[in-house]
Amino acid sequence: MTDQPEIKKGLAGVVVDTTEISSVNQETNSLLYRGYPVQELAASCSFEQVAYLIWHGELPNDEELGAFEEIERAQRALAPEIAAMIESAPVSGHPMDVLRSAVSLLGTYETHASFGTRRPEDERSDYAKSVRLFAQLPAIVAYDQRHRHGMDPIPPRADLDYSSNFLWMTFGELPDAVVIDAFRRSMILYAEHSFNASTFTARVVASTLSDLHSGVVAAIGALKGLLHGGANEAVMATFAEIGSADHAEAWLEDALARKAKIMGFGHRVYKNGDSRVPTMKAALDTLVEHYNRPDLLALYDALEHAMAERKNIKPNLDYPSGPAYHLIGFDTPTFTPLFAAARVTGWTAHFMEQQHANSLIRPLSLYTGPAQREV
Ligand SMILES: CC(=O)SCCNC(=O)CCNC(=O)[C@H](O)C(C)(C)COP(=O)(O)OP(=O)(O)OC[C@H]1O[C@@H](n2cnc3c(N)ncnc32)[C@H](O)[C@@H]1OP(=O)(O)O
Ligand SMILES: O=C([O-])CC(=O)C(=O)O
Repeated sequence: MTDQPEIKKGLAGVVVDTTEISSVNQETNSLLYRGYPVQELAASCSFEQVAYLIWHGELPNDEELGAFEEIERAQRALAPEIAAMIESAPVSGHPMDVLRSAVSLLGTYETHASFGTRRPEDERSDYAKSVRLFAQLPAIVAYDQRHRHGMDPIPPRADLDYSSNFLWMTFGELPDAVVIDAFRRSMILYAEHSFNASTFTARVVASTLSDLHSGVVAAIGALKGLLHGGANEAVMATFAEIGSADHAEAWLEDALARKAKIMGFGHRVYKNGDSRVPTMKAALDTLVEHYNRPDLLALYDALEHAMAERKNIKPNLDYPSGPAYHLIGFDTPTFTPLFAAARVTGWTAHFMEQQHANSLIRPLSLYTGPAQREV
């Protein structure tokens, strides 16, 4: 028998390239964006500062931040063609499908580098495209949620920061500061996570020298899946099914007997708990108090406890984010688009990093089909 290559299903444990954007360390249970611990960024930075850091490698000074905010705020409004596309999409379609289609349409209005060697000006224009997407995704998500309720869209406000404006465009009022703060933290925590499935998807697209919008469209498709970003909305579906804390244990027994995966638990990299969960759980606690929903917290705790007892598996970021977005007032199917609005920073940074030191991503496979035969 010939030697067979070792196959690492799902590329588990395989290091495929270097990156300067973030590091996920399972031993120390830490996540650093460009060297800064994410929990420290969440404690003291705006999402705009963190986005700038992810793209530029350094936090902005006051002047740089001012210039960045000016560009971002000036590009928030949706073109009528994008609004018309959202209006024309069937409401039976998932908000991630609408987001994916809207980004695809936005791509048709951008100029793309022609095929061939990339030039420095292409990198500059990819950065400009990234900032435009960052500015416009909130408007798409907010427009879509309102459209599904038959409500008129709310134009962006240039006097508000990213997080406040996102909530303003969705709800037509500014919630209490603790709500804006919890939302801001969630955006920072979701922004970047090294070679996760959707980011790797974007890098595969980048590696063929395709355009940035194609990379983001593909990444949105990868994020939608239940094993990735789709888990945050699935957490709320789980809570709705369980009903109340006293049913959590029995529900879990039944689900595990059916070999179901429990959404919001487990992680490919962190086997000892997700580094971001304590920060997001603290944000959820403030929301629970603000909205007076101890019942939701009791259910959250009961399922986490039962999962620890039965499987010793800990929550990932999607577990506290799902109920947090529910309390803020987002519709459950809108949770994953919120994740996408945050992660577009990481996707685009990786897209540009991949093209900067590119090698076509094209692994090998071991053929196990029928041996050669005659037609
Ligand atoms: C922000 C994010 O995208 S984080 C991920 C969000 N996704 C989810 O929450 C979906 C639920 N979680 C999962 O499906 C998994 O934990 C994943 C996909 C995230 C990671 O999976 P992998 O690294 O491939 O681990 P794998 O699925 O092999 O699990 C290892 C073992 O733990 C079990 N396990 C892992 N996660 C779960 C879970 N959520 N529920 C039940 N069992 C689980 C598996 O059944 C497996 O058990 P076995 O060895 O007895 O077969
Ligand atoms: O890293 C992963 O595998 C999943 C992910 O995107 C995250 O946890 O933020």
